[in-house]
Amino acid sequence: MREDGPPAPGAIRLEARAKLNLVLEVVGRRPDGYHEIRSVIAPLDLADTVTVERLEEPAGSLELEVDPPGVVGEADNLALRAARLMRDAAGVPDAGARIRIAKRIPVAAGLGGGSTDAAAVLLALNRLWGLGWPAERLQALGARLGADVPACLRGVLGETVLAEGVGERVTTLPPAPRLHVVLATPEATWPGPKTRTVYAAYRPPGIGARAEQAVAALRRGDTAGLLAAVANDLEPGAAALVPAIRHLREAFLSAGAPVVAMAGAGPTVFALAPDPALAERLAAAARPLARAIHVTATGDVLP
Ligand SMILES: C[C@@](CO)(OP(=O)(O)O)[C@H](O)COP(=O)(O)OP(=O)(O)OC[C@H]1O[C@@H](n2ccc(N)nc2=O)[C@H](O)[C@@H]1O
Ligand SMILES: Nc1ncnc2c1ncn2[C@@H]1O[C@H](COP(=O)(O)OP(=O)(O)O)[C@@H](O)[C@H]1O
Repeated sequence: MREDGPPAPGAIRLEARAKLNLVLEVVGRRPDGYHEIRSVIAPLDLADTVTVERLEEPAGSLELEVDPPGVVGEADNLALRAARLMRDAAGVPDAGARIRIAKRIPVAAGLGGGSTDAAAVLLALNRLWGLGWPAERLQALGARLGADVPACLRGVLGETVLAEGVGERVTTLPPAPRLHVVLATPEATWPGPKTRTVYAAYRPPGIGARAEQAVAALRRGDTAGLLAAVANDLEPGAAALVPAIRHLREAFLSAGAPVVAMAGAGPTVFALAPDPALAERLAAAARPLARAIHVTATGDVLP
């Protein structure tokens, strides 16, 4: 599902890929309340399409259009905030842009939709405005918008990463193998702002040194070892707040899923499947319990 036809001459189009935290391990807490994590994050085929083009008049204007309209606010959109930040940081107050986002990643689902749109905007404006900044500099800027923007930026480039610190410190890993992924996103009502509430609900002891296990498995090309490491420290706390998370886990397991975990801060629950036929059966089992189902895959290049 890509935007129809090529972008207009001079426009830049990028696939803002959703991210999947294959492992999310909480390792500590900072004095400011943020949690320190170790997370192995792979890009998914599921993506929003972000197109940017020059806007000359009036000087310095930044416009955003999201399709379909109304799925996310445009005024406080992370993509627009990324563009403003970039224009100010680069000292080009007269540079303008029109940004279009074809939205496919479910919103507030734990799949990093806003962060990956912001990351794609940084990468695209860097080219549109001829800034020539290295990815590391874009990542540092992106970290000011959200802890997982740097990891999403690497994901747009097709990279699997280890994210450390509060998520902003990223190291490139060997690409995750191609895994079929079923994403089931339930309706959810949280007692406060989702990500903050879910982090606050975390209680030790957690899943242990799974990130290290996953990194070692990736480095030796051991898919079974990687699958054995998949887990998310935020899942038990989130499932206590939103029981649909537990129901989806149970539905996937009963339908024969070998690996199930929650995505990011939820509420999406994902299952990994060795073959597309099983993925379709898992999707069917989860459908009655979810507001959105996507069958997608991990990978360094888009098909
Ligand atoms: C959980 C993760 C996993 O990749 O993704 P999502 O599921 O939200 O997409 C990320 O850590 C989400 O990072 P991000 O969405 O950028 O978080 P931010 O907006 O920076 O933070 C929102 C709030 O979550 C809490 N927070 C965030 C990150 C972190 N490492 N520790 C925290 O305690 C803080 O209370 C913060 O005020
Ligand atoms: N471009 C965007 N796409 C999605 N959500 C956005 C965007 N810009 C801002 N947001 C806001 O960010 C919040 C988190 O959404 P999102 O990034 O999709 O999920 P998550 O943090 O669960 O991965 C939502 O409240 C949404 O309104």
